[in-house]
Amino acid sequence: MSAVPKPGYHPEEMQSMLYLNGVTKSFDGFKAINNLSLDIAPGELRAIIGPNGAGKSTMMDIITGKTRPDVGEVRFRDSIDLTRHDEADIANLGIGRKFQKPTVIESLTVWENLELALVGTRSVLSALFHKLTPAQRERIDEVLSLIGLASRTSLEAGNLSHGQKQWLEIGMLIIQGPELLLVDEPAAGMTDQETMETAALLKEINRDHTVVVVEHDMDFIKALDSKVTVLHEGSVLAEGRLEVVSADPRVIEVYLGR
Ligand SMILES: Nc1ncnc2c1ncn2[C@@H]1O[C@H](COP(=O)(O)OP(=O)(O)OP(=O)(O)O)[C@@H](O)[C@H]1O
Repeated sequence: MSAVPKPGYHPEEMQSMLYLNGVTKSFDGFKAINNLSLDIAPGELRAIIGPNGAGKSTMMDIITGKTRPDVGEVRFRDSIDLTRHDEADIANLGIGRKFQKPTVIESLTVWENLELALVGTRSVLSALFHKLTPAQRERIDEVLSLIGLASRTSLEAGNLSHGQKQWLEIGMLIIQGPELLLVDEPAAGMTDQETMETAALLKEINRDHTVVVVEHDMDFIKALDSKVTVLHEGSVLAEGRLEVVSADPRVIEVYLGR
């Protein structure tokens, strides 16, 4: 298939939601990403694991335009060359990134945080005085129910548990309608129960979004029940079902056996 969309192009013909080919990024001569190739299909849920320093965050930074690769292709929806776009453009193109630390506004309620994310303005005041349409209210209600916070709408976000803050932030990304959601270590600091609920939430979100999640927690990865990519020294060391990669002696040596 041609990389350039043809007239009458249909999304169901899309081959890759995200495609990295031969990507390298050095910092002071050290290759944090080394000839990395990755292909995420539309609708896929992919887990990325790997030891500290494997290049997971740098890879996410490259996809979202925070870091420019030295060489290599980074494509979204087959034809969009992400290396030619900045961070704001890439967010607008439909790639949402959830950072490890929640950045919800603690003094606003759960509802107000979602409202702010939906209306998408940088001014909190103008967002909060914006009159929502019935469709927008319905959308907020849908997301509240998805993230399990429907009974917490009027609670200030600062009073939520750590896990609930993470879910609210995921909701704030989802409400903006990204096609691809990148999630960085969502289970860090969560209780076992919250970790399992987060895996279930991402699986639910995956029903209509492509999701790439970086995580160290192996119970969480197991619960995702998805294809796993193991990164090591900036490249793919192994890829496949968790049962297969976790039996790979190279993966055991660099990661699981530690
Ligand atoms: N801006 C930078 N300047 C110099 N070195 C960097 C920079 N960013 C990352 N590195 C180095 O690149 C390597 C990969 O780092 P990266 O943070 O991408 O790994 P990671 O897999 O996300 O690790 P972790 O699991 O600890 O978050 C590390 O050795 C890191 O020190």
